[in-house]
Amino acid sequence: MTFNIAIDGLTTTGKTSIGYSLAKRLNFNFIDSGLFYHYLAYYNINSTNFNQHTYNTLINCSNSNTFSSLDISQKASELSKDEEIRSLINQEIKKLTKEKRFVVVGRDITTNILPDAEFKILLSADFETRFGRRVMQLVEENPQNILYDIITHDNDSKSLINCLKKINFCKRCKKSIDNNFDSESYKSTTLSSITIITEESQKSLKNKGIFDDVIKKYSAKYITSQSGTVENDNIFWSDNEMQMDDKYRLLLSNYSLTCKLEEKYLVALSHLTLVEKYSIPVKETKNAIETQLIIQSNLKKKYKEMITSYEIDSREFSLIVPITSKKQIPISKRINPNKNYFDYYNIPTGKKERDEIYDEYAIREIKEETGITI
Ligand SMILES: Nc1ncnc2c1ncn2[C@@H]1O[C@H](COP(=O)(O)OP(=O)(O)OP(=O)(O)O)[C@@H](O)[C@H]1O
Ligand SMILES: Nc1ccn([C@@H]2O[C@H](COP(=O)(O)O)[C@@H](O)[C@H]2O)c(=O)n1
Repeated sequence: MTFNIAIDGLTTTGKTSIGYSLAKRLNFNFIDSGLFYHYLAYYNINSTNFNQHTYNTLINCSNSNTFSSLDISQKASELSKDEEIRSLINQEIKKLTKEKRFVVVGRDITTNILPDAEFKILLSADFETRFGRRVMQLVEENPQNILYDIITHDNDSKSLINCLKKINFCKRCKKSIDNNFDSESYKSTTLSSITIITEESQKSLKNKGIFDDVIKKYSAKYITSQSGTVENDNIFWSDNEMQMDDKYRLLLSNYSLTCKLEEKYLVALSHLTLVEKYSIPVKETKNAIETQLIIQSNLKKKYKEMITSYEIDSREFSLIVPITSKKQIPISKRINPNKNYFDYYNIPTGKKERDEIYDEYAIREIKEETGITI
């Protein structure tokens, strides 16, 4: 049975994030219509041949990292003004969504592309929130260019804004959902969308049953999300899952990632000062970046400590058997109560310092552990 959910809203209101996670949870297909424009822009900018295979994989895809830089975004906006391209993409979306269940997001979806969608959501968020999100998302880009990009996109969406102003909004969209900064995360907005969709859909006999299993599955999670569970994206590992060398490599790569992120956030922070000149409120964005800076700096410190301790632990360890001219083997007693084998006797043992040659190492250990100078 066809059942489409159309999600509309200005740029950076969270259409893609919310739409994608909604589709995953409902087991619907997903289309980010903007991705088609980004994709065409990518091939246009890079002057490469159109790749039908990649084009086909845009369905059910939300990860547009390759196509998400600002120059691609600007080009996408330019291409979207070409009526022929728009018409081709819109026809494609209409055709695809005739058969299965889809969540489709993008400009004009609720009004022009899928006016008959069974369920419509309009997402909203204020300008500063949207600007802040984009700065965080494209942290290496200059916020002044981001500002320009958002204004261009909002300009593209004038017809949507006018259309929504003119008509009775509730007739067009079942609910308007505020996806502002103060909402916990887009995940909780997704879950509240599900609740609204399931409640509304159950009222209509036509759709009854479609969401039954979704309600069962997600109602418990919704409550968890509301009470403030935060998911952490940090990578952790356990000793038994990984060889020591892999662990060391991962530590080094995590450390260098945190250094790079810290640098990016610092640059973004200094760029924001320029944007403030336009009287754009950037306090929230600055706070968010400052929080990220603290997180990255703590992570950097943690990784550094772990690397140092790994390097100390993984130093070469040897037993040394010194034999005196009288054919005696000196032994020592372990006197540190906090170490293993306290009160036992042993021959000199220990870890080689990284810059020591073997002779120096043996001489040092024998001196430290038996008092004999060689
Ligand atoms: N409630 C939220 N809280 C924090 N960040 C959010 C929230 N919703 C979305 N975001 C973040 O905002 C950024 C933009 O979101 P997204 O790409 O989903 O918006 P969009 O409406 O699809 O934008 P566009 O129309 O330009 O494609 C992403 O980095 C996303 O993770
Ligand atoms: N249905 C759509 C979706 C997007 N556009 C325009 O394409 C550009 C890129 O889209 P994003 O919102 O994903 O960045 C942008 O200018 C959109 O307005 C469109 O015309 N129709």
